[in-house]
Amino acid sequence: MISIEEAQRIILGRIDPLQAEKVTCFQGLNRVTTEDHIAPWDIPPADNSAMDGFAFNHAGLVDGTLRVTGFLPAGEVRETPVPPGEAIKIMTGAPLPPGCDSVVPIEDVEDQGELIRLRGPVKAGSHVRQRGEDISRGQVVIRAGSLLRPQEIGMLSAMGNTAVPVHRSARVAILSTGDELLEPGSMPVPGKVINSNSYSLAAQVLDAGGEPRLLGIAADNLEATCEKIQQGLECDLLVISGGVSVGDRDYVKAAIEQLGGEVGFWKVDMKPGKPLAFAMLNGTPIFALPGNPVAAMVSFELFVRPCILKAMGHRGVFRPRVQATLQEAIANKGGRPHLVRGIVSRNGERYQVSSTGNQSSGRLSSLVLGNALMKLAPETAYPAGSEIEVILLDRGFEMEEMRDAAL
Ligand SMILES: Nc1nc2c(c(=O)[nH]1)N[C@H]1C(S)=C(S)[C@@H](COP(=O)(O)OP(=O)(O)OC[C@H]3O[C@@H](n4cnc5c(N)ncnc54)[C@H](O)[C@@H]3O)O[C@H]1N2
Ligand code: MOO
Repeated sequence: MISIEEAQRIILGRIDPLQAEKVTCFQGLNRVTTEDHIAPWDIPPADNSAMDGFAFNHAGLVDGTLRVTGFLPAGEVRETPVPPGEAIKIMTGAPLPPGCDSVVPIEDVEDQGELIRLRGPVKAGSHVRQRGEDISRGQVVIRAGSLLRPQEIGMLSAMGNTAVPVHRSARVAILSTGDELLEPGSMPVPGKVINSNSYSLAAQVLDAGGEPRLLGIAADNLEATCEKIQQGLECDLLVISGGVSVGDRDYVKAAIEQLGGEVGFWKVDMKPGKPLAFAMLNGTPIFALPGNPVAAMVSFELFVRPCILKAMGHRGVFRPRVQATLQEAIANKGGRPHLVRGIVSRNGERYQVSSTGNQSSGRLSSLVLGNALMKLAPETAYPAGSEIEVILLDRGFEMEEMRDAAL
């Protein structure tokens, strides 16, 4: 059986970044750009006023008074020079006219109609934003491989772009298997189980930035499983849940092999999620995840999510890990590394973690309660107070809550 890290290495080695597509800048949010973006012009394009005030020539100041001879709003340009000793009223963002090098804000002058007096000393160059001080023409402002956040979208727009090349988003087919499954909306029936995996996995795909395509449920027989798998090959990745163990009706591995797929491995040294097959079929990576709802989600987290991120051009593909202080004694009596669902919170500058209780891999509530995975080494006891490494599944617990009782 191979380790989690070895399985991740093998799988990621089979994933290539998807080709580029052009999307509107706005739709580029949270995607990775495939090109360097070079500034086509200086921003700002000219020296301009940072304040609503008066623009003047500093060297021409005599006794702190200036004669106001014009008005310049943002959006207009004045070409005629302003002579020394004179000022023009200027609005924030308007380009400085020739002859001016400094601005004094409105509130820092005594207004005497046509004549104004500075209330105090003003340094040469005050309140002027220099041409190109944000970015200068020819500069590489956003590098290929960068994640586009709202600030990058704003910068691309400021550089005149309406569209941006990004890695195409990964289309991920999702297939559940099992005669026991009913779709949500059905009432519970003896012997049947509601298909939750298709939806938890589809949500995990969306959360990773991919596009899920639901293939529904394959009945427990070879033909139905083969047929659904073939439909899934139209996508970039195929994720299957259930039917991957050693049961009499577990057909997933056999179906992949019948279709000519090459099964890379079939078991990973971990709990939950030991029965997990990774295969390549006609160039499409297939993940056959175990059916137990927690095992399916945890294996997606560890193996599928990093692949979606790599395919979409991300370099950071793994969740952050932090050290946390264990709040209770906990032991892994088994022989496989155990990924225990944990609840992480902040205690001042430190993280603390406790388990979500019963860790049965059918108990989806163990993930609903938690926000982290702690990886416990086989046959190891951890006393309360131990420092332990945890994988953070979300950082919502670090958000500041509203404290005002009226809100
Ligand atoms: N003799 C052995 N039996 C089992 C082993 C083993 O090594 N030897 N491994 C166990 C482990 S661990 C797991 S996990 C499961 C995985 O089995 P399968 O992948 O074949 O999954 P199923 O048998 O189809 O289902 C397991 C369980 O999960 C429920 N399930 C399945 N699909 C869904 C779905 N879409 N939504 C909600 N719940 C689902 C299913 O009803 C079963 O209860 O095998 C163990 N057995
Ligand atoms: O994958 Mo199974 O759910 O390890 O227990």
